[in-house]
Amino acid sequence: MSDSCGYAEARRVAIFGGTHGNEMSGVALVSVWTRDDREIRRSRVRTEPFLCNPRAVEKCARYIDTDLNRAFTPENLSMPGGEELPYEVRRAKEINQIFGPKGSPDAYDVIFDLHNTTSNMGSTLILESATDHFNLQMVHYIKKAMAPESCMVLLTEHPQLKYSTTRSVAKHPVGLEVGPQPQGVLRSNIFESMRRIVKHALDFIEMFNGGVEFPACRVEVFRVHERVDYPRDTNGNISAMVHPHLQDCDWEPLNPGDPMFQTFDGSTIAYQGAGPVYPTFINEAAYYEKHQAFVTTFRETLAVSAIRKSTK
Ligand SMILES: CC(=O)N[C@@H](CC(=O)O)C(=O)O
Ligand SMILES: [Zn+2]
Repeated sequence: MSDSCGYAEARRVAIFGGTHGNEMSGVALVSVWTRDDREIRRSRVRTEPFLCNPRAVEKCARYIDTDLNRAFTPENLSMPGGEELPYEVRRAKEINQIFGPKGSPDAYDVIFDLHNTTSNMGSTLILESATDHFNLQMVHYIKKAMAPESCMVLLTEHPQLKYSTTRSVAKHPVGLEVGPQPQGVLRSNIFESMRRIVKHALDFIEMFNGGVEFPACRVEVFRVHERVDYPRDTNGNISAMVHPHLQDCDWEPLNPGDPMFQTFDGSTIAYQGAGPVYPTFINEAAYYEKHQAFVTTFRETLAVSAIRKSTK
């Protein structure tokens, strides 16, 4: 059999929590694993828990000066350092030094970045590339291991909408987004789902490093299509809310003519696209400042190559 892709062993892995200081599952898990790492230890992998934005965690805020999960741009990372830089830009440069440099052979193999959402997305894995077959095989493994609980895959690869994440310093970046959970709140069910995903992910890497070959497969993903803002008045203030028929319906098809927003005087604004889309991040609290009510996606099935450990 040919057609299988070789990937280097993934020996250096990091688990990031507190990239956003008010998303509590990742903050709590990193703190648990920093005190006792037996649960995340595997014989063929070195896994480091890491708190990304300790000042934001202390304030229980998303960020201090600017969103850390947008800060890993080439411009920021190559900027000469200095006290006058926004806190998160300084922090991005530090994280890039420890776990990167981004895009270099020295970068960590895999970074899991733990996030929570106020949206009803359930467990979601976020990938940034449709051609990283190592990551696609890993999410296929995790989805099977999590069943019957669902685990969706959001693909953020997009010419305009992709953003420069904290995890992007790794060769294989993986976002975990679990909700619904309010900001600043811990919910045990959300915490446990996140913990299970990390466990399965580390088991996959351990097996891969041990020489297990993973056969070709197919994986369902939701590819980011568009950001949709709230309707606004002439002063730029929000003039409508997510419609009750759309609220909490992440990953369900939104068809042309379906209700999308409800104005303060009770009228309905319908979706007017050409065909069905799959909205997600519906009414995410952190996205009001980003002028985003939800993101639309298209559902696709990706063909994933067989993978095996490359022998160099
Ligand atoms: C709610 C939230 O923070 N979501 C993350 C998604 C991601 O990590 O790609 C963000 O916007 O940075
Ligand atoms: Zn987040």
